[in-house]
Amino acid sequence: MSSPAPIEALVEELKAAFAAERKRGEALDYVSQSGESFQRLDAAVRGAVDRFLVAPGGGFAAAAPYLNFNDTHYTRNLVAENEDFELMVLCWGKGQGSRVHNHARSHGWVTALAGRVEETRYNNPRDGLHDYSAPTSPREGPAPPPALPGVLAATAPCPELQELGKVVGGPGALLYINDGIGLHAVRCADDTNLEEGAVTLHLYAPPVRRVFLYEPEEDRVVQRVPGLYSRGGVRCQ
Ligand SMILES: N[C@@H](CS(=O)O)C(=O)O
Repeated sequence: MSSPAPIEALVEELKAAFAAERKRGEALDYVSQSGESFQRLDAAVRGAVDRFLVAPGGGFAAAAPYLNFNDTHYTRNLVAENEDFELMVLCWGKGQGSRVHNHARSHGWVTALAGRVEETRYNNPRDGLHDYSAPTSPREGPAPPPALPGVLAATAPCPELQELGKVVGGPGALLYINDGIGLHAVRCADDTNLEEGAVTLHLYAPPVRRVFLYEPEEDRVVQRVPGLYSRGGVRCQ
């Protein structure tokens, strides 16, 4: 019997790691999961990603079906999902980046597959506010939302954000974030060494269904359902 493709092997390893924690009765999100359970899961994720990166045909080579660059924005390309996690490949053109955002109750692991990306972290004004309808301040009120797919609502003002730090990384550097750690924005690094820009692999657990996008320049915060550019290698309509 032939062995599974590296990306399939990665998905199977992840499924097993999450199933093992579920079997122990653990809630699999950063808010409810015990510290011990998270440490086991984090080690399992890091091990599985490391094996994927060095496997013959793994890493960037395995991302070929999910490589979609767009002229105006970065793209989100779903590899696999279930109720515990979603795994996706993001393609960042030069100069492209995400807005400052949160990750709801999810754990977020990010590693570069090719090129280099820059991550900037900020404080989370909603730290501890897991209720999406809870205001961050008495001044908060509805604001006109932007006309973009998936937008649910917007509020103003945009809370003041403090930059906590910046890192730049290439293949092999694995980042982890959750809403307790802070918000972040990611962009293709100016010194990237991939002609097209950069390609990253993201694991969110559980899948992120709703995010806050912080827009200081518009003085608003937008709530949005994250969209997909492709799913299983097939372009979404
Ligand atoms: N969380 C972002 C990518 S990044 O900026 O980490 C997304 O999934 O679109």
